[in-house]
Amino acid sequence: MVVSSRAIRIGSRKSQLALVQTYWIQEQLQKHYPDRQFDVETMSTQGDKILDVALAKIGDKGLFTKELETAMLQNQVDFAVHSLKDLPTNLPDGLMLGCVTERVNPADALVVNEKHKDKQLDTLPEGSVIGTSSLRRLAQLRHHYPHLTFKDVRGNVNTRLSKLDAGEYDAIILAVAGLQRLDMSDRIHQVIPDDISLHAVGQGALGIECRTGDPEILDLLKALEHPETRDRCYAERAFLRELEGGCQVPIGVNTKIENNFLTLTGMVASLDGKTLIKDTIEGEQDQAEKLGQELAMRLRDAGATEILAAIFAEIQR
Ligand SMILES: NCc1[nH]cc(CCC(=O)O)c1CC(=O)O
Repeated sequence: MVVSSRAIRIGSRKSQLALVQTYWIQEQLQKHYPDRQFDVETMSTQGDKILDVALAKIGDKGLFTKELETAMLQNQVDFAVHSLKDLPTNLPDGLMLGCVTERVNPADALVVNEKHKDKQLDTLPEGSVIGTSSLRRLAQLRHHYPHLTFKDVRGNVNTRLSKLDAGEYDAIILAVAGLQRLDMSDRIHQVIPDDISLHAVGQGALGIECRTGDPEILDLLKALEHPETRDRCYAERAFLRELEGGCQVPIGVNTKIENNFLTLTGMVASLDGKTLIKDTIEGEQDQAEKLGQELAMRLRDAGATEILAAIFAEIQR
């Protein structure tokens, strides 16, 4: 008698974007391991349920990951697929980042209301209302475009686009990656250049979280790992880990790898966009995390500690 191996259970949020990403991972794994069975189990997370409070004020880490993590620790699912940028840099005991997949374009995009279809960020009129719930996007855009107005926008990508089309905003900022994965690239009006706005840590990559004590799963997942993306994201995550202090903060990055050399640019900004500290570090690719930590310390010495303390005090009020 043949003893069949166990089916692998993949955990996912229920949003359309999360499902597209999870089914893509399922398909890739199925191609690598045609004899194994991969099932998808969906669940709602806190982040999907609390829609009326600004993200920055909720403050809790792992808003989009906690329910999935509990399911993994209780052995109800074997791993969870996340947008890497939504995965906290410190994971609960017993869980780890088991795989980072190849990154798509990590930049942000400007999406405009129909009435501004002939405009770019540079030409939007004074007082235009820009929707974003990310402090990183807010601070950097305020820094470069102080004449624009910013307003929080929550909900999944589809909800945000509906609010834009209904005229609640003149434009909104969304990740290029999310729009591409949802097959809505036609909504990308302008890809925001990185000298205007650095992207979020891990943006554009998928991160797979799994149990530390499960070598069988870890081994399966390694088939989907993209080493260059992994090292870039390890550097970015080490940078963020060294800087964050229990709340969402305006931190942006950019990375590249050439000839085994990794270049990491990082920035921390005040909420009003008036102070913006930015620096770049370069070193061996296999020292990714060390480079991230070192750049974070440089920015702290250059004033990032004060900026972060002020933001923390502001958000606590
Ligand atoms: N904050 C929500 C979120 N998490 C991941 C993405 C898509 C981009 C990605 O996969 O990095 C988005 C939407 C957005 O920022 O526009």
